[in-house]
Amino acid sequence: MLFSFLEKSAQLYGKLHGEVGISCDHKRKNTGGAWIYSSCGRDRDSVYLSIVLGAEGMELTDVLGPVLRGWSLPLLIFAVGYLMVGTPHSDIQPRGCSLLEHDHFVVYSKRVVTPNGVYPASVEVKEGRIVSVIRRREAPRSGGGRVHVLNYENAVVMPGLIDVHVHLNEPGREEWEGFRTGTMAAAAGGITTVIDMPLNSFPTTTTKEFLNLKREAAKGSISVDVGFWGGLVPGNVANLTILEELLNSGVMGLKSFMCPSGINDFPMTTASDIQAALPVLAKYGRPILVHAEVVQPVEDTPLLRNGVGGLSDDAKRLHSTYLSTRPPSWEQEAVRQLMEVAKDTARGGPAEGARIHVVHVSDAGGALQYIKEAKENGLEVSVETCPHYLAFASEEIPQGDTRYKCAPPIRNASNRDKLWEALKQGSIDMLSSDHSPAPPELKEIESGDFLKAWGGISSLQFMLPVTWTTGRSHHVTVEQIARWWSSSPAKLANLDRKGSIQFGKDADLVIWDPEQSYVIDENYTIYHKHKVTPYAGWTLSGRIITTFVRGQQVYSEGKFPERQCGMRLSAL
Ligand SMILES: NC(=O)NC(NC(N)=O)C(=O)[O-]
Ligand SMILES: [Zn+2]
Ligand SMILES: [Zn+2]
Repeated sequence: MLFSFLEKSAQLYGKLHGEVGISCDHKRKNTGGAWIYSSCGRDRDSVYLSIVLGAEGMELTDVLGPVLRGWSLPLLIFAVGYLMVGTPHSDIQPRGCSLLEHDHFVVYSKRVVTPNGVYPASVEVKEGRIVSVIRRREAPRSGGGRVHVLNYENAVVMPGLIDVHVHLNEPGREEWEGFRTGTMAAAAGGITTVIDMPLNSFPTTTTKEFLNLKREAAKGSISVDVGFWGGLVPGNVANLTILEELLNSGVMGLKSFMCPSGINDFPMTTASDIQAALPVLAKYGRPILVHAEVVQPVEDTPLLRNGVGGLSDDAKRLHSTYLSTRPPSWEQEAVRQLMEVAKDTARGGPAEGARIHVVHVSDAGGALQYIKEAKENGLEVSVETCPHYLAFASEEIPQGDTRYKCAPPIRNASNRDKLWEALKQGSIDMLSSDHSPAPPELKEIESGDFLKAWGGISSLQFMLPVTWTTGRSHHVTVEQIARWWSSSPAKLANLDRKGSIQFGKDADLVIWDPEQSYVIDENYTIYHKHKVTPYAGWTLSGRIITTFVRGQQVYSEGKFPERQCGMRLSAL
């Protein structure tokens, strides 16, 4: 108990003083009724709660007397606070939830990615939280009553990825994906939090009751933490009470489509529907995510002239035929309308406190330009793109290969390069998977018909290695990856406890080896429900070694714990 409060006090002191964290190494020696406690401290620059001597039955003030270097007052305050609210803990994880039995341990590596840079450090984890991050050239020693140390040497230790755009499709379309398989794939890919989209489950998450069905379906079957976006549809825009109930039930924000979604019970909304919902979102401080495409006249093409019936089978098997049905002008017009509406989010505007987030941007031209200008004008807007827009080019998509079909479509190589530039310059804020799988029959794998196939790419498990593999030729760093995949998404979803390796945050970590490569072939285990993915056959760099969610080791070298103990997150 005394150990714990001294330690907590030291850590809180560190936090207040902007330290990366303070570690405490327990050394308790019982010498016939007397005891010795040492030492909380930081490497190198000397802040140490050095040695406290005591005897059984000693008063608190006697104990704090010998504390060195001006720590006494803050320590006393925090110690008293701790004694009032703190609880003793054991060093054992809840059974079956983790591959590691300890719940107090240190992760060490030469490459820890923190908000202050990448450096050799030990990250101390206790009861699911990061309690210290200490720069040190060598790993601390383990054993002999000391805290358990996991030394990952040269591997990269990074905050777990937060994927804000995942269609898990349960309940109702479990045959497409599911909480169990989807979150196993996430854990195996170093993703520690996913936010589930309100479609393509059945029912879609558009009311409080439907959210409860989702939460029930996820119970006990998620390997990582899962939050939920609610759906904004004309039905709940027309009845703001339903919308408020949904927000009051803990959805992280809302999602809507400005074009048909492909799912009947998720009808599209207009820019004015979105505008009507913004003040409600502002009240709750939550974002609206928008699939920004509006149906626009397309150029004169054989498809337009003759209809689908007039096309040859070969033409239907061309990605270029599909591409011509969804030109960049669809994205541009939608974003233009949205950025008009986003003016309400300005300071003093009717929706100050809300945020408009454009999902999966594909057009690197006009659509991004509108978003850039809106940001320059101080509006609360952000945008994501997905690795498939950065990895593939439309002209390279093989005939009949509908695994690449998604909306908006993958565009040409020059557009892809511009997306990379925008991401690196910061005009694109973050990445997401838009994992939207469907059974092979719906993907029309046999016929290869791009016009009939389901639009959606299956890729959740590969997000980190794909970003790294494709990013290398663009000189991407692990710090950029941590920003695009962890800290920016955490901000979007208001996940204050997640998204970085820092004192007090959830111990959500991915440990991976950027130098190792492997092939996605039949020997490689894919945990998605369906193995159909455009990354099949790729050689990927970056092997995920292990993943921790709130200090629980949920994946290690192909193994998972007996139980799936991910938490269902709530915005409340
Ligand atoms: N209903 C969907 O899952 N649609 C998804 N489909 C894609 N991206 O092709 C999406 O996010 O728009
Ligand atoms: Zn979409
Ligand atoms: Zn989607």
